[in-house]
Amino acid sequence: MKPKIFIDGEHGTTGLQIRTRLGSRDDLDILSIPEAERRNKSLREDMLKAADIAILCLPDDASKEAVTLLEGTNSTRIIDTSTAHRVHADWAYGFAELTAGQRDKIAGARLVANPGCYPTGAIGLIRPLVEAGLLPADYPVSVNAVSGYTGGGKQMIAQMEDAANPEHIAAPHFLYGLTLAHKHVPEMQAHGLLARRPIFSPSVGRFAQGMIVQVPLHLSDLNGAPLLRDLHDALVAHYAGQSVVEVVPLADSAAVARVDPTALNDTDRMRLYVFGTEGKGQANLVAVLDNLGKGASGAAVQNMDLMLGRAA
Ligand SMILES: NC(=O)C1=CN([C@@H]2O[C@H](COP(=O)(O)OP(=O)(O)OC[C@H]3O[C@@H](n4cnc5c(N)ncnc54)[C@H](OP(=O)(O)O)[C@@H]3O)[C@@H](O)[C@H]2O)C=CC1
Ligand SMILES: CC(=O)N[C@@H](CCC(=O)OP(=O)(O)O)C(=O)O
Repeated sequence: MKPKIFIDGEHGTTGLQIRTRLGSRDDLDILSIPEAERRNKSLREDMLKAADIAILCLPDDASKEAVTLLEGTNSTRIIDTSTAHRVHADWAYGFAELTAGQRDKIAGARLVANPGCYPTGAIGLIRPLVEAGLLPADYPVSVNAVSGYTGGGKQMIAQMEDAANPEHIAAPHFLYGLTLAHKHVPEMQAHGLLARRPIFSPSVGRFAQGMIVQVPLHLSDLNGAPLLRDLHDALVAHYAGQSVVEVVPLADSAAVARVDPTALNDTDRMRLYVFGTEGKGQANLVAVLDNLGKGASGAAVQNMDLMLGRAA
């Protein structure tokens, strides 16, 4: 029998992208409800309970409610794309390349929290260096980022694209999260293994999809005052043997003049760079990803496949 998959929130930005990715799969039985019924709680409850895996593509509160609806039924496995459970001890963090054993942890889990798009870039850069003993856990990490506006879901898409929207945003690029209390900070700190709360400064540009996440570092404040190539070697070693996260060779990075946030759009991959000039004592670590790919829907499908024992 084919596994039954229900995408709760299938008509939203993340849900639609998952539907598209699963559209050509004949190894799954996709349970669906019509768009007009998307908020029909009893219909959703029936689907949630009938599914082998429910993928929640809902705001945090609605995700928590869906989990509550499934309480007491241990048969439905859950992938939650919201922020609600990403630092919860009972949930496996759905970043397969996070650390040794994470893939197996996801594969065996009933509850999987899909990472946020920004944290995927930040943790993808930070965690390998902490594990390698190069980045001290108490280093004052800063994370600067720019996202395409689909990262803000249907509401921000309407604000950016519709000039008649009462909350229209006309700016070509804007900073937000100015209180330094963005909901992604706890996730970056916990899964980045950081003792100090990182400073996270996100921004949005007038492009639909794509993302750049930057982590600048002073090398003299790292353990052993490493060179750029030591940071690069640690990233290469961490991501050896998998095909989703690519570490750009140092010589290639040295020849890059501009980084395009849309470079990996419509893929489920992430690209990491180590920038700087050897001997100058500074590095800028950079991640490029599609906020809707490895940053959300691509990761959700990767996690679903791991849970079904179907991932490469
Ligand atoms: N967009 C992105 O890049 C990323 C998003 N995420 C996360 O994914 C989740 C979904 O985000 P996104 O797809 O962007 O959001 P959207 O607003 O685009 O879609 C959310 C969907 O959920 C529906 N919905 C909202 N409340 C309820 C409810 N109470 N019951 C049933 N359905 C409901 C919405 O319906 P309606 O149209 O009626 O509001 C909409 O169809 C969020 O938790 C977000 O934080 C994670 C990583 C990246
Ligand atoms: C551009 C934009 O608004 N981005 C969203 C985060 C997108 C994302 O990663 O989703 P989660 O909220 O599920 O983590 C924000 O900053 O709130």
